Amino acid sequence: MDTATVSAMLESGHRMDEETADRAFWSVVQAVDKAEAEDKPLPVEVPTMLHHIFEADHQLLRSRDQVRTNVTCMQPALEGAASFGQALGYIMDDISHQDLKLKEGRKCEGGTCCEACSRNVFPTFASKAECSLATFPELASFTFNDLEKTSAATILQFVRLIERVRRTMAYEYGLDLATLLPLQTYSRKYVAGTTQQGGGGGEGDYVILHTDEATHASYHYSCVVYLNTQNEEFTGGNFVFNDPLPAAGQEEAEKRLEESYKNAPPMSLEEEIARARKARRDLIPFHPTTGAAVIFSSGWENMHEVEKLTSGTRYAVPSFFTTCPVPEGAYTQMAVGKPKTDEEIADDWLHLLLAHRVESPQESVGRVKELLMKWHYMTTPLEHHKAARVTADGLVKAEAAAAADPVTSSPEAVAAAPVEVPAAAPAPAPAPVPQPVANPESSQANPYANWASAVDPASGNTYYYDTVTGETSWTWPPQ
Ligand SMILES: O=C(O)CCC(=O)C(=O)O
Ligand SMILES: [Fe+2]
Repeated sequence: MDTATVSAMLESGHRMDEETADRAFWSVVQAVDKAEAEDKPLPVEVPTMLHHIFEADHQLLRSRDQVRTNVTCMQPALEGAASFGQALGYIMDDISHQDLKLKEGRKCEGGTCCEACSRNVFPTFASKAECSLATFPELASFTFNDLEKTSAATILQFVRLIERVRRTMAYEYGLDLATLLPLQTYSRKYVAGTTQQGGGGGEGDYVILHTDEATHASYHYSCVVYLNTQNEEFTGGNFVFNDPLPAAGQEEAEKRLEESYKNAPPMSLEEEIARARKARRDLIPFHPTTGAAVIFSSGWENMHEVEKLTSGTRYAVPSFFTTCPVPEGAYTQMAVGKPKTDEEIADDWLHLLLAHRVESPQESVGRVKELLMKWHYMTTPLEHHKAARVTADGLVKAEAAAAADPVTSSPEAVAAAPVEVPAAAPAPAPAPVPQPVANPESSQANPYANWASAVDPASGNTYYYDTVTGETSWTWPPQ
């Protein structure tokens, strides 16, 4: 099937079943390979085709099983905080999460989150073929920071998966699609016996209790898609929501602790402390299976951990979404600005898929980061951009022309809106050549009015700088 045939079919209102969506997907892969081989632009209908595939994926998912558990939104209570980190509410993942005092409500700093927190389990979010390391071998170590050896098929498959997550989240939480962007996503490999915490690109065999929004203030919604199955490819490694036990449950907790000592092997002091802590918490485990996904609000209502693997290798794809809009100024700083036509979107796709082959590694990293920030432009047709909303019947355009699209709303609103870059900051930001991009007088109303973003050529990471003072920061808002 070539792209022209598929797009003619779709434009005539054809609804795709799973098989057609897959065939359409592979015809996009072929179109990319052809464009690369012939050194030609990508056919202009490809972005719209991708949108139809994403849309079909979301519709198909609506008919599959799902278990939603509503939870009360939580955030750290500032009074009585035990440390400076706790007072800020942004403690890194740490065992002290267990003792953190919480209060009701969402933090959602800089974002436009809804006030509904939940946990959603989808047992069949992705097909076995989509999770297959035989079909997509590079999924085992996928990161947007290093696409050097990653095929266009794998990158597209990854985008397809993450866009399915984005549309599902927008639908579940009643958010305008335009307000939700992936800030970070990669595949994570856990190997039994590595006796270290996973993360930071390294392999580990567990993840300590943490809150995603505490790791990065701009993570507002999280998802983990599983690529393999517990008790087939690995043992142990439960994903566990770990909740404080309500006061009334204290007696129960002490009973649990006593029980846990029965028939237990001798323990080290460390193990005993961990056991006592766990007995005093409510643990809700999820057993990973191929293609399953857990979607949840990233706040303190959803503290979680990954229990130690006891054998084998476990693969998961976490993704973290933000509702912080990208400041308008950031687009003008990107190597290729905000796309304005379907041709430009097709060009950007080709850059995303092939940049790492035609550019230096530094340049291609910067380009890929841009594409994370432009995700909405890349995956949603331009005519749907004004406050696109995902419904059970499909993506609809907002009726009211006045409906605000935070990505394109007034300069004041976007300049004030924080955004955080996904990469960890490795070194102090370089001092850029100041470029006057904003009105210095407006800084009284908005402390960040003079800030702009740029890509650090050495690391490829985006950083932010004050165009008047030259002050720099790897994170937004600047610290
Ligand atoms: O692998 C998992 O199940 C969860 C990973 C996780 O919590 C994270 O990456 O933040
Ligand atoms: Fe997490």
